[in-house]
Amino acid sequence: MELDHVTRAHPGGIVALRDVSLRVPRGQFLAVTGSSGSGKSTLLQCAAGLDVPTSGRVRLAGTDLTGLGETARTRLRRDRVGFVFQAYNLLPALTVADNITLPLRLAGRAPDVERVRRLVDRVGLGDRLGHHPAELSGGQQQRAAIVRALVTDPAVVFADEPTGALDPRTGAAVLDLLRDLVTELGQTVVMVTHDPAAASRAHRTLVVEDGRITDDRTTDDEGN
Ligand SMILES: Nc1ncnc2c1ncn2[C@@H]1O[C@H](COP(=O)(O)OP(=O)(O)OP(=O)(O)O)[C@@H](O)[C@H]1O
Repeated sequence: MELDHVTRAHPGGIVALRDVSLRVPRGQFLAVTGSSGSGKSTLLQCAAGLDVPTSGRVRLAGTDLTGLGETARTRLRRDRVGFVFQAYNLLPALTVADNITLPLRLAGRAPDVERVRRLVDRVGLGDRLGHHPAELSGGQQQRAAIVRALVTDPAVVFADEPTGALDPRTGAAVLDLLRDLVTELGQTVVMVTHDPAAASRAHRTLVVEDGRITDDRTTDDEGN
């Protein structure tokens, strides 16, 4: 994922991102932090093709998003991007199994049953596939949402405050799982978070202030 001199100005004069350049190599787990209103969500949305920069370029999974229309961006998101949200966003009428495989059905792809089974077992939901989201705890729902985000083997997973609705212990367990999956699958993850404990799990942490990257730190596996 690559941002090259990205600026996003909103009508009315608010500049949410100012000339941001950033490269996230494959397999990196990046946390984006910063105070409220600093531009974190705008960065995620521009990087994920949900929002369009006023100027600059975004490359995602080998595709330059600049100049792509809404339909092409939607297709790229559907096929190459996974999302994890604070509120899980599972569909209440579907079972866990159907929620998890929904992105594949939307993309017209047959589920790789082996891969789905491995992921589900890996997150400890093997005995919950026939349940509905309301029958799961918050941590279990977020685990299901993580599997749903990974099931299409996306180029990048974008996570927006994935622990925001969880108590600290459950949130830490979900993040440890996410980090382990990142390592095992070589998955690239970009996570927006207010939570320093969440950011500390990432390989690299950016601080965004007033639309600019003001700090960029990489940590090793020991957290140094
Ligand atoms: N659609 C919009 N129209 C006008 N201004 C906007 C719009 N979206 C965001 N902004 C402004 O852009 C700035 C950055 O917003 P953004 O949501 O990216 O911040 P954030 O760091 O994610 O904040 P939070 O942590 O509170 O979610 C803010 O000043 C916000 O008010």
